[in-house]
Amino acid sequence: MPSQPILEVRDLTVEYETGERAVVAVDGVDLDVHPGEFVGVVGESGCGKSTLLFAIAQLLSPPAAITSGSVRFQGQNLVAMSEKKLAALRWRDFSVVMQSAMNALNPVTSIGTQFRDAIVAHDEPVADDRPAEVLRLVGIDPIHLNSYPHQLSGGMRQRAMIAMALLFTPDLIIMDEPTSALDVVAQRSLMLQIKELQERLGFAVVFVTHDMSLISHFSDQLMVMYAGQVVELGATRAVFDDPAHPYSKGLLDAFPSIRGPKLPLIGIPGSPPDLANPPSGCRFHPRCPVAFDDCPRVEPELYRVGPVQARCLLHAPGYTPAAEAVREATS
Ligand SMILES: Nc1ncnc2c1ncn2[C@@H]1O[C@H](COP(=O)(O)OP(=O)(O)OP(=O)(O)O)[C@@H](O)[C@H]1O
Repeated sequence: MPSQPILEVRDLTVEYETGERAVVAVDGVDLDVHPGEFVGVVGESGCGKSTLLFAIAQLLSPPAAITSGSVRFQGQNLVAMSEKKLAALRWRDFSVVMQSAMNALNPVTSIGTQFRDAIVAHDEPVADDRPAEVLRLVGIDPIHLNSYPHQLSGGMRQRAMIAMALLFTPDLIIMDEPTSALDVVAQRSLMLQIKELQERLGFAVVFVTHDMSLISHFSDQLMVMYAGQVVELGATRAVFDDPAHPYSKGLLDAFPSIRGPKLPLIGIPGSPPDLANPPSGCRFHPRCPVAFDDCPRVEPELYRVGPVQARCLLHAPGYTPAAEAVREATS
């Protein structure tokens, strides 16, 4: 994309201080998000996806803290910013939609009051009918401005949260599994709606999910995380067509393809490591079906592999014989 990124994450590291050993939940993450781009972040539970989103939005609370790196949003480093300045940017320029709207919405206040409170808190000139307008945008009758969260279905509550995130027409919306509490049909319809709004209003999205099949249809760029690190990053189509990292391949093989032939699903044996004590070398090596001698010893970097980047020694300069041996053994 030729435009300047609106979000530039550089070498971002987040640690949970847990007594004996710090848990490095996000380890040196780099990411660029361009205006209007949809970036999917995937990986198994505990890989650091939510921690990364909270760190980008500067919403971490102890024991978690950013220990290095920067998050530049529209050119300003959010990591160094005062809470007052951040509060002014949040909702207006970027907004956040978290997993459960039931926890994010105030249960004892009507939806309309919550929208008005957000407007008052930002001291922004917003048209009186903006709350009704954003509810309509997400397919909710504005009559529900008078409703309390418990009077809405799960899907409507998530939509109401998205409407609230759109109040000031932000340039970026950060979403942490906004559809995960919904049934499959509601999930799909909400995703279609998010995508349609994104294309119409032009905001960028960073979207965390476990669901590879959901993300395959909606994201432009895909970031695969494992054990706190980015293991693959590139255009979603390129990653789906030819995953460069064995973990990405494992994730793809673990989900049914919606359009492709019906093949038996293969999971990834084992589970992600304890981040207080990650494996040496490549963190995926204990579970990797194509690990070779150097994998437990050498920490891979992100290497360019055609249109994507992957953190796997098979793509490191100087490892051609090992890569060929693996290809022969697995072909
Ligand atoms: N309060 C905490 N104290 C200590 N460590 C924590 C805490 N919360 C999270 N962690 C660590 O951070 C890691 C990443 O957690 P995070 O919730 O970001 O993962 P995730 O990929 O978003 O998982 P999920 O998909 O289940 O939400 C966890 O594996 C855990 O080791």
